[in-house]
Amino acid sequence: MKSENTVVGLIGEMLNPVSEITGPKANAGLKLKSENAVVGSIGEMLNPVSEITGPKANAGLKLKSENAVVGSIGEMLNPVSEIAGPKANAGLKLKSENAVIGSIGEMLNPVSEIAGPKANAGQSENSVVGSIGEMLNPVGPNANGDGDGVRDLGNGSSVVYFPRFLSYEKSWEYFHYLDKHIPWTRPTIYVFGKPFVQPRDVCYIASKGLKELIYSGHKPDAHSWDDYPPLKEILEEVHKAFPGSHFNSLLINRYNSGNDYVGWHADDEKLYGPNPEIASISFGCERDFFLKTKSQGEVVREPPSKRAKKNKVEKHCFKLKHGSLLLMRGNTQRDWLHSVPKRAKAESARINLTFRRVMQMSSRRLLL
Ligand SMILES: O=C(O)CCC(=O)C(=O)O
Ligand SMILES: [Fe+2]
Repeated sequence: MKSENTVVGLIGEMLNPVSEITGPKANAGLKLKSENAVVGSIGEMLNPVSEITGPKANAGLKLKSENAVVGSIGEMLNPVSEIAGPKANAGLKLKSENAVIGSIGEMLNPVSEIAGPKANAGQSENSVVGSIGEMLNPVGPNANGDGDGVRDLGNGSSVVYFPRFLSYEKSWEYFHYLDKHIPWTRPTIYVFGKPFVQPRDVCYIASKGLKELIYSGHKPDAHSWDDYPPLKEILEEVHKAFPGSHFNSLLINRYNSGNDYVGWHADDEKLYGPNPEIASISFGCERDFFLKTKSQGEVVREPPSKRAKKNKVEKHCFKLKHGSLLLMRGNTQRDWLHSVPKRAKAESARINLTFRRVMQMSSRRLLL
């Protein structure tokens, strides 16, 4: 998180001192300005989806922003037992796991350097990973018809989501291990020169020799993968799922309760290169993960015709399940912000792993 995006996220965090987001009232209409553009309304930042107050009993409730209906929670929560799209695969039935296996690559229609989850993702010998049938079962996030496992956000941005990437039991093992063994810190960062305690516990793991990560005046200590074998195991599963991926660093978050959160931000630090792919695994308490388009002034490097539509803020919601994997790819960090807002009803802890790739620079080009 950094620069104007960091500012957006961190202001959101700073302005979020209450225990739950309850509605847009108090701050509606108050605008935050960045150098070039209105970044968004504080009301909006504080209330990404103000109608939603908890994970349950939302059947049929529509997610509305001022500008768009995002989708129905009822739809999103309803598992669909058959692969329904993309069109190329219409008619393909889930006869067996093998039938599914053959088609995953096509269905996920990979973009950028990371191919979609590969054919045998989920077939780990140690059965850490859930079944392909389960992984492809489009629970929730795929209900907007973008295809199984993939939500196309447009303009080269997309999100891949597998609700059951890791098995339920193994995920609890990981949760307890990480909860106990990770050297958690709650660092003070600086926003406009003012100290601000991050509203969640964090830890940074990185391969040796990488460029240091610095965000908001904070340089986290880089811990070694070697000290946390389960993290290496999970990393391996992620690499197997996305052939061609080379994640070499990891930011871990622990949200101890619904009071802990991450505000709107993009993980677009230069050290991740122009189109960072970020793989996020969740353990423990389910939390809402929101994406919204950056406002126009924040979207750069492309002619207006290709940018997200002017003044139209689009939003998406994923309910990140225990053992799930969500991958953001393409232009997602450039064009979208994401957040995990406070939730009064989230009573237990959640641990989240975000795998990233720090690009190694040579004098002439990015080393791949
Ligand atoms: O907890 C999550 O799901 C998101 C965390 C995140 O966005 C981050 O660490 O950059
Ligand atoms: Fe992030």
